[in-house]
Amino acid sequence: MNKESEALLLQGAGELGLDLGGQMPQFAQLLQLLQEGNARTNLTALKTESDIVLKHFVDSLTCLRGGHLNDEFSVVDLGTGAGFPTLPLAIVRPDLDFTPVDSTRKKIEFVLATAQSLGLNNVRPLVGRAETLGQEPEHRGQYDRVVVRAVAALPILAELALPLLRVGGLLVAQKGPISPEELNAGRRAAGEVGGTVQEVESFNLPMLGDARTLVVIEKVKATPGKYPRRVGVPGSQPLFWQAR
Ligand SMILES: C[S@@+](CC[C@H](N)C(=O)[O-])C[C@H]1O[C@@H](n2cnc3c(N)ncnc32)[C@H](O)[C@@H]1O
Repeated sequence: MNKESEALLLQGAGELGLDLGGQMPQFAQLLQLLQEGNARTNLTALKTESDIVLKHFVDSLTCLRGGHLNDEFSVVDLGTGAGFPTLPLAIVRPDLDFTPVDSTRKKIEFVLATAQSLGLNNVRPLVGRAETLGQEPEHRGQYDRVVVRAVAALPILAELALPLLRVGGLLVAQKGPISPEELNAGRRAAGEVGGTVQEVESFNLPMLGDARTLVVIEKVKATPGKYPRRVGVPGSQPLFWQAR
């Protein structure tokens, strides 16, 4: 990692109240592995060091805002892609136990290999669809937290994530700006699958200033057995929302 990117990462994390001093070698290695992985197969659209540092690393760390992950929680990262937000979070929070999930095997193989190279033994990647896992006793109702970044509209996320949570668990959805219509549909969808919107926090990404929203949904009762619906349906016929 060049000096400029290192400074960006330290400053961005610092604005989130995190001191990454001791973890910089792991972030440097993550950057290198991501760039090497990108050269072999298209893992992420972000290519420059500063983009990766700010839009993947610092952006992922913003999931820690609000303290919703402040305990030894089991955390599913739904639609982790190349490992975001899991990998940056797992570096700074070895006490959290991560299950990054993605339907694309190639991406999960990258996340697994990268977690092993970084010595992260708190990351257990899983190939699968949220719709399927959410109906399996091994995963349904088993997790304390679901984090999600850049996967789908809020009503779809509610249907995919809430079944995986135990009652009392939280979905922490990191999104860009959210329209009142999406939020309203998300509230209704959350209610349908056993949840309630607990918090909506708007903020700006450190350094870049891009608008972000952290939506926190608490699971307050068991999800009805018909949810999640079969593979593809939550996305094609979202609850209280028009697919687009
Ligand atoms: C736009 S990418 C975001 C990746 C990552 N969270 C990030 O922020 O960089 C969305 C990912 O979600 C995965 N995905 C979408 N729907 C899914 C589902 N129902 N179950 C599991 N993975 C899903 C896709 O395969 C894709 O890798």
